[in-house]
Amino acid sequence: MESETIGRQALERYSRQIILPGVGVEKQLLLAKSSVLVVGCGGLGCPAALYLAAGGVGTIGLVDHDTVETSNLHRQILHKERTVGMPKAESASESLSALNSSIEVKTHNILFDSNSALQIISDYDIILDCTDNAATRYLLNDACVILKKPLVSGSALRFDGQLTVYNWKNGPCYRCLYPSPVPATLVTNCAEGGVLGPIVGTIGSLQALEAMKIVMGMEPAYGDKMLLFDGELGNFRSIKLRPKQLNCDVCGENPKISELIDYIAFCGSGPSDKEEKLALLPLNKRLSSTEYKQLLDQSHDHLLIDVRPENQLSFGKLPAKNYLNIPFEKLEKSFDLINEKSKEVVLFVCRRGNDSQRSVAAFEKYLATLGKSLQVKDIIGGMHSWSLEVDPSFPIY
Ligand SMILES: Nc1ncnc2c1ncn2[C@@H]1O[C@H](COP(=O)(O)OP(=O)(O)OP(=O)(O)O)[C@@H](O)[C@H]1O
Ligand SMILES: [Zn+2]
Repeated sequence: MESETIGRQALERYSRQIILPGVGVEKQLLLAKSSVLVVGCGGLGCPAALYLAAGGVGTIGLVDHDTVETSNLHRQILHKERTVGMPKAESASESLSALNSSIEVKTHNILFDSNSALQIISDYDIILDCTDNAATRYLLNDACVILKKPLVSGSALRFDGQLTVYNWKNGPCYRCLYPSPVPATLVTNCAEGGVLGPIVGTIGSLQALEAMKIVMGMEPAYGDKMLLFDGELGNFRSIKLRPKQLNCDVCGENPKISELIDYIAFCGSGPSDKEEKLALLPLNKRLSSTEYKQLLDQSHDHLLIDVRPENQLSFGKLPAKNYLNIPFEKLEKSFDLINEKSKEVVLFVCRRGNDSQRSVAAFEKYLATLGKSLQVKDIIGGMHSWSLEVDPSFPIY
């Protein structure tokens, strides 16, 4: 009898999916025997792993090298206030086991890199890319091509999301579509651009759906298509992907890549570079946040220009007497105004110290066209280092 193979408790537990036409006990058993690896326990990985666990995927692997932060909680729904500071893979594992104690959850609390990738992936049937950086995306792609595993890839930013299943049957891989990486400076991540929880929730859930269909012997919907989800307009569009490229470096006819390479060098940035740190200005054009605090304490006369977007001012402003907020995008148009209001010393600050350096360089160019010279500097590390080094009551964001 079918019920003997799965057990009464499991029959009850999964009854609502077992009664679906085309599922039945047989497919539930396939789920129980399957193993799915979720790389990245963040915005996408949390909802994806949650549905895989709830649906009875027998073995779920969780990879993440990071720890839970308070700013993760609005979207990374496996983590809790109590687990802030805990490794994400462990925090996620705790939640999954509390939801479904009958499955096995394996945690890989490590950086997924060229040394560890093949060994980890080889234990799993299907891989979910729930990461947020180019180096890991190329690494995962190449490892999945080498080991012939389907890669369910998701991404999300602001109000938008994307989803594709790479390396499915004879379909394209990630490299077929993107042979070379976009320069790191042109890539925006959630920490810079922001994202809403339900956006990653939608894409992560669809990643779980594609994985479960593959396990159950059904065709994934996005093996030869890419889903483009616009959460602001509520549109789901899909585009047909160009086929596998015969000249692809990894899955083509004469692949150049047959073993994993140095993906950080290939992409020009790594998984831990949350934000690129510019070193545009020499140190004599820069002030540390503690040096700036001293200027404030001495009531030094200067003009401070905060180039963050206006909606970030609610996180706190520096208490300068002469203060202007001019968002970086509007800076060039405001040079005349800054010149009018300028003091002998003009200082720029931003969130983390990149746009402030670009501002100094641009404003100095403008001053040169006027034949004018002022002392123009920026604050190293911006509001972030002010929070860390001077005033811990400022939120770090
Ligand atoms: N090579 C890697 N090895 C292990 N974990 C990785 C790797 N690359 C990315 N990740 C993990 O993937 C997850 C991506 O999720 P997400 O972007 O939502 O989180 P985040 O980095 O915490 O976000 P934020 O940008 O808001 O700080 C992160 O938890 C990150 O640590
Ligand atoms: Zn390819």
